[in-house]
Amino acid sequence: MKVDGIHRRTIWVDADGWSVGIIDQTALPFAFRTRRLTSLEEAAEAITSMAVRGAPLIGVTAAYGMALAMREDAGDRAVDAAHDRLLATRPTAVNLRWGLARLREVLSVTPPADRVRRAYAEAAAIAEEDVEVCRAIGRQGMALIRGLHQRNPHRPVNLLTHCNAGWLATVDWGTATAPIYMAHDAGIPVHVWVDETRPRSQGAFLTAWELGHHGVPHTVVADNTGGHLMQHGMVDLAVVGTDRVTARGDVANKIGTYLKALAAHDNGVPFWVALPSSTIDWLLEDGVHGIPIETRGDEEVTEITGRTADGRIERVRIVADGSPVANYGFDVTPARLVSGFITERGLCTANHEGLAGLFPDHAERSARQRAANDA
Ligand SMILES: CSC[C@@H](O)[C@@H](O)C(=O)COP(=O)(O)O
Repeated sequence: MKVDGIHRRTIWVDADGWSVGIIDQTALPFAFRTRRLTSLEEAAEAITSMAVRGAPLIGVTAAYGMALAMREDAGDRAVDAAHDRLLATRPTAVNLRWGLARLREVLSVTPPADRVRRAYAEAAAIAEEDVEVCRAIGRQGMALIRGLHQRNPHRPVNLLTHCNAGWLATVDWGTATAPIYMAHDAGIPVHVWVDETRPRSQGAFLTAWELGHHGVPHTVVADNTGGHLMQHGMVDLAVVGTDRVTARGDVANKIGTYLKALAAHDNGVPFWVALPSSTIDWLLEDGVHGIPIETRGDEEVTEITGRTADGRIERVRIVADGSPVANYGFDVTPARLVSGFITERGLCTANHEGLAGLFPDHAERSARQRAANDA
């Protein structure tokens, strides 16, 4: 997508041909900064510190992290060590495991002397695929928005989204935002309610920044506003991204998503989840009990970053001194609350039949793997 007229992706190989460029998302929306990753450790740190974040982008960054690791040491043990180091960076987004498994598989059949070249090629392929997959999600999801517009052509389609499942969370386009960008570009009037998404404010900081740069009408709301908006007919469609979808359709996403799904269910508002197939964990059924939920540092809850009137970026405490806090990064929305999935291969119901119908190849492979694991 464009930033100040320049087409940008969230990750790229620099002009030197090997170092990896990223947008430092911890600086947004107050500054647009890029960073250069030159080692396995820097790639791992970028994921942990959330300089890069969002399930698909985490997977791509980890793939490039493997390539950087191969420059340091391309031996068999180094492949496993780099894989394990990167896998430990964040627990919930399954795209991380997916991207790393893909790199490890390719490297295991590549002689050490050729591993650097092969790792960069595979990471680049994953990045390109991500762009195409998100573009396809956009086309599929735009049909939903168009349908809503045709039903009520005299006002904008009101959408609600949580966290940032935008182009910053992928390589380009985003998942939940791709249909929104495409609908907007096609002249369908849309308006997006953007949940601020505390504690890290990905909605207020990132989604609002993205939508603003693309000229998409939007309004930032405090996290607990969605129920009220839905009760009053002010949301036509809730659409979110996800960090992991189980084989039966349970959805892990940023903390607070479950409450939005409950409110949508109670008010008959369609609640759709946009995802690339790399986000499906075919080995897991029960997401509520099976998906590891990341917990993060207290300071994300006790403090917030902002810009002062005279332009200084400051971090201030917003919680009473001494109060204990808890910081769960994600929650799981049971499949029964999800109206459907928007994937690169089409729309489907949020259950095993829906997913396996669109991705029979993946479903069969994982059934075989599960049987082997059980044996
Ligand atoms: C296309 S991104 C989908 C999800 O990864 C997104 O909604 C989300 O929860 C991101 O969490 P984050 O903690 O910012 O990495």
